[in-house]
Amino acid sequence: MSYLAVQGLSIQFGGLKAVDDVSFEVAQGEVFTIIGPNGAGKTTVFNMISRLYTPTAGRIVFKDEDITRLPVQLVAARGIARTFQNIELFENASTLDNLLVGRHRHSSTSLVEDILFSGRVRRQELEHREAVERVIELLRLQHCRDMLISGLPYGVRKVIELGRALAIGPELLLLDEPSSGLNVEETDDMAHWILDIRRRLGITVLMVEHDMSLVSRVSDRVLALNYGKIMAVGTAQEVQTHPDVVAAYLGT
Ligand SMILES: Nc1ncnc2c1ncn2[C@@H]1O[C@H](COP(=O)(O)OP(=O)(O)OP(=O)(O)O)[C@@H](O)[C@H]1O
Repeated sequence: MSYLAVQGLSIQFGGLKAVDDVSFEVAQGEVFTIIGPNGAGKTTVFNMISRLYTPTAGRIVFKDEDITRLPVQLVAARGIARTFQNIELFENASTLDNLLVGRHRHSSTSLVEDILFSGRVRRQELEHREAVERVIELLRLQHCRDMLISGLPYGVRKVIELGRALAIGPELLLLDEPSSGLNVEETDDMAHWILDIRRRLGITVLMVEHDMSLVSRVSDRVLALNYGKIMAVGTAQEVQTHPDVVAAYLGT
């Protein structure tokens, strides 16, 4: 049984085949990275796995369940969380509140239950708080726990965005360009967090990334896309030196 299997995945926007017959498998515990030039279809693959887009053809199977058409609100309940290329945090709320929002979105109690069974709700609230405090400790965010996002540097916000995805307790984490907008030192820290998350929490990571130093440092395997099609799959070294990949990046 494969952990995550993407089979013949395709999506078309008007006349454009943004992703064209893409198949790959990700093993449990692996850091698997998708690279490729701008417009290659990387984020679109993510958007299909996280169910923001429905494929035109193909299947996505996660732990033996076909999730190709799973309603988007059930994705987190299956243990899949994602971050976005552009940070999507609430600017005028604290770090703590942003992480709690990540949890509440996936809360299992309804409004009626909230009113009728306040004990259960209180227990769940406690669980949310404990989970969020664990993430704050793991990512060493204590210094900005109660600070508003709007006053925090970009590099810290990127780590909080990662924390918000972790707060829901995922087993598969989709990271869309975790290093975008970060300087060399912050990118180095991000590599550390990704490896730490995998090592300490056993989370499987599927990542889209441009920075090849980060890709080489954290990835077990790399897949290169171009014009929606797979060019190469292998180690970072193998893929980076593949003639089709070299040609695509040089624009030849
Ligand atoms: N909702 C959409 N409607 C129309 N076209 C889209 C849509 N989403 C993506 N595309 C197109 O699909 C192609 C692939 O886009 P995608 O964002 O997946 O590329 P990418 O590899 O992630 O690029 P980048 O590295 O620049 O983020 C592009 O040509 C893009 O314009």
